[in-house]
Amino acid sequence: MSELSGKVQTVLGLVDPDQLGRTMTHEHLTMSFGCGYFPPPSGDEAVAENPFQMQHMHWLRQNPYSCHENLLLQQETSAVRDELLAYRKAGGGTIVENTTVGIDRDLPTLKQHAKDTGVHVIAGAGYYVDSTHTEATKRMSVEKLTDTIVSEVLHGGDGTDIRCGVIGEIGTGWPITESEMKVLKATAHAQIQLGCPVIIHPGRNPEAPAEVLRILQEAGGDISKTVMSHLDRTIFDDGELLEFAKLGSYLEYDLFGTEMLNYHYNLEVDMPSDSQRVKALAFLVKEGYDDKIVVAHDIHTKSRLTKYGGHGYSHILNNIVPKMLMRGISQRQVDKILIDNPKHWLTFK
Ligand SMILES: CCC(=O)NCCS(=O)(=O)O
Repeated sequence: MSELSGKVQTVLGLVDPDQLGRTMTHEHLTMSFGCGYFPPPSGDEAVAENPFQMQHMHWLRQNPYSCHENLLLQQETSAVRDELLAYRKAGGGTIVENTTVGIDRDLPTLKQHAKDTGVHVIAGAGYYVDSTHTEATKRMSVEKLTDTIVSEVLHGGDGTDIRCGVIGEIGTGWPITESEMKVLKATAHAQIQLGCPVIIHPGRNPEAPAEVLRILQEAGGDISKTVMSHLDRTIFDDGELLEFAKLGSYLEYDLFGTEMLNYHYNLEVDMPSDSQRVKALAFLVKEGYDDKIVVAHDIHTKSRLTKYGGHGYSHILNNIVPKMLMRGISQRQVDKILIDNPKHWLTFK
């Protein structure tokens, strides 16, 4: 039995799970997303260079990845701190910060945010998608990757003593590359050692989530303590969703506040609206999965901050919860989604 057993590890240390309160399980407070840059539509180059003007804000929300500055969330420390204070005022308690190696994780800034705002912040260990893996990372064995991830939880990451409380978001594409496969196996091996929560970023294909779980399970991972992120942009068919839900992971709808006509990373995908996301949650609740659902916004660009007219980190608490209640999800079920399910997931075995 380790000191972690029965506890949740935040950037300020171990806390009792009952202290977490309402929790957003997939957010970013400071990161850079240059790896996600997507060229602007032809003729929009000038707008893309300086879109932070009122007349261009719709363009920016529809083309968030086509403006380099919009991908530098780490420049907005003060705005994010104000957002976290508003999140607490809205009844929020905890943020799981999913920034991992490759998208500029900044553990000291996360620790300062937790100190300044009183919001519990849980940092993520591990690696993002293949395109952000360095050559040195790609040369590492599964054993070395495992040791690195375990050390980020037990001792601290990036040369600091600030410890991670979750493995992830572990990034994978579609198809899953050899380097991502190694990281997934290392994630499972680390989870066996630590009894910790895991969260995955699946590729943008309906088959990707189940394939990731297969790899994790084959390597000994605990699917019941694993969150599959971004289901809102990955699985759309009710039958396929139920088949995936039966595998036993947590089911995360984490792009609340994102509504765009063209999803540039995969034009076959019609990004759902928040109303459609709530409808999907109501369907899963009706099918008996209310104890496996978790939610978030996955804020990872400047334009989603309230400073720029965005919805901010309090959008679910202020706007989506009333909609969930309106669509037949009971208060008890809402509390499971926001409080109980994150608590059970985040508590070390
Ligand atoms: C690091 C931010 C991130 O990966 N967000 C997910 C975007 S999407 O793949 O769901 O479009």
